[in-house]
Amino acid sequence: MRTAHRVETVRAAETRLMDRLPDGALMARAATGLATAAAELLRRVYGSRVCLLVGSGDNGGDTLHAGAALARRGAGVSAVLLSPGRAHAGGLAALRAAGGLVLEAPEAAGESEVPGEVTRRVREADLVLDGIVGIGGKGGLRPVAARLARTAYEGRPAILAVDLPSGIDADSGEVNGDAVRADATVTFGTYKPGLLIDPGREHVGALRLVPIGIEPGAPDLEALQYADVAALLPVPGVESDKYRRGVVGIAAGSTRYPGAPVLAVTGALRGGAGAVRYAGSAADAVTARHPETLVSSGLPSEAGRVQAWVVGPGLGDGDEARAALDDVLATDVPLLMDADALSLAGPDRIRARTAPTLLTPHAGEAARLLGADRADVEARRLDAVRALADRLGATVLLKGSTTLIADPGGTSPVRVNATGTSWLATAGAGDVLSGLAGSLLATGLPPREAASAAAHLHGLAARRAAGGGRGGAPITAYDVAEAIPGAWRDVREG
Ligand SMILES: NC(=O)C1=CN([C@@H]2O[C@H](COP(=O)(O)OP(=O)(O)OC[C@H]3O[C@@H](n4cnc5c(N)ncnc54)[C@H](O)[C@@H]3O)[C@@H](O)[C@H]2O)[C@@H](O)CC1
Ligand SMILES: Nc1ncnc2c1ncn2[C@@H]1O[C@H](COP(=O)(O)OP(=O)(O)O)[C@@H](O)[C@H]1O
Ligand SMILES: [K+]
Repeated sequence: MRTAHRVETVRAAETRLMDRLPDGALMARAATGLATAAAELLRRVYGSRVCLLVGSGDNGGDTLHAGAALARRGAGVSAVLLSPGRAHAGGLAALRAAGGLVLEAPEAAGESEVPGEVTRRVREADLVLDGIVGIGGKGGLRPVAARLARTAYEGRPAILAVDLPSGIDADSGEVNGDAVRADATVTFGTYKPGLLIDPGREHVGALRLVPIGIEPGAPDLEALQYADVAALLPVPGVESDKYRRGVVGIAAGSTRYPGAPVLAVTGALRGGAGAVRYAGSAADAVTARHPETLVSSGLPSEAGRVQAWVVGPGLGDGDEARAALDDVLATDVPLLMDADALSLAGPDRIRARTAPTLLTPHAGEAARLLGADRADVEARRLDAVRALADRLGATVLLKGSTTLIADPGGTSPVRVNATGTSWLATAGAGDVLSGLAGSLLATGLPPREAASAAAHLHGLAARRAAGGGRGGAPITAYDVAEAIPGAWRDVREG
């Protein structure tokens, strides 16, 4: 499990530890880890050119100490002080003692006064260390810092962010104005939520944790790794039969959207349930693709027993849609609500449910349920997913470039999905996810676990389908569904 903690929690843990350690010990640990990561990025330290962007706080202190260590190993290190009078004194002395060069580009002087020598040092560096702000940062980069970050980004240097890319909000991943775009980030003690959630996450690059000994306790955010997901995935026992494995029902589709239920069924068939029932008007399309589906065209409750229902994909908003929705809302089995079902049901009827309920909105659907703007939801996903879960009294999986899962009540950490690819932003991918998550619900997993395992497999399947590291190729939602068994095997086999 990868865990992240909010700034307040990190600071409290640091204070507890610092009380037991000599002054400067934590910063020394942080700087050592940072210098090691910088050396790996540089490959050859001796003779390399390193430029430090240094703000007024301890983040700048870490950076100056790491710069001093690199200078001692033969790098040519220059530090650009953005608040010259307030730079970390110990770090500055260490850098000077190691032969580093100190330059100034005061924020107060403004963008037009940045000395040419500073711009040249940034542009010509092999590596720029972003020590502008860390967890003490508020808001986006100020103009001088923004300009230097841009110079580095547009030039040749690799950019290594110290603790977090300056300008992103550590607690939420919100980016309010300009922020550093790093090739790599070295974070200290624990992950910060903003490193794992977009839009902040996009700025992070390769992420590495340097332990410094803090014990921050229960996390605010967590990301399941292979082993965590493997422990959740149901495996049929020797005595299993299709009913004991769980049966999932899909109430979806309309004459206008006959394809969505096919995709939901495709995901469901690969999600661990022993059988999939389909209730709705697209029975022919479903059996044409999946003859193994048990189909019916009446109301869901007349289709036979299931251990979980999925309602919504392609349901539309006609009378049949409303009747199907009313019918499944009246059942007491676990229910996954997606797409049209979310807007048709509305907040009050969702809140009124007492059986386990999982909602899978994308940002637009979440915004409608919250009465907010889509852009606000995307800028502050963590707040949005928590607020939705609390207000609707249901587990919420918020889709998008970062997928988050929250239970109501705020007692358990929000989950962030660690897999995926932007190729997944393709029509119908959400339908596959709802079938997959519904199937896992039917096997008996609670909503939070079913949602987490489904999101993980779905993202992994998309990566397998799209192929290749940084590249990849366009995929269809159906490709994602077909890649689920391979993703499942990857997870189970570690
Ligand atoms: N506290 C500790 O025990 C440790 C802290 N460490 C480092 O210390 C950092 C936190 O240090 P600080 O609390 O000094 O805070 P920061 O260094 O993150 O920044 C604080 C300073 O930046 C200014 N500032 C805030 N927002 C700004 C903005 N948008 N543009 C420009 N300046 C801005 C503030 O006025 C303040 O003076 C961590 O991120 C980490 O790098 C590490 O050394 C490990 C141990
Ligand atoms: N930029 C992105 N990067 C990664 N995954 C994404 C991105 N955009 C969307 N996704 C994922 O793709 C899927 C799209 O689902 P959804 O929006 O419901 O589409 P549809 O309604 O067409 O099925 C979700 O799993 C979502 O998390
Ligand atoms: K930083």
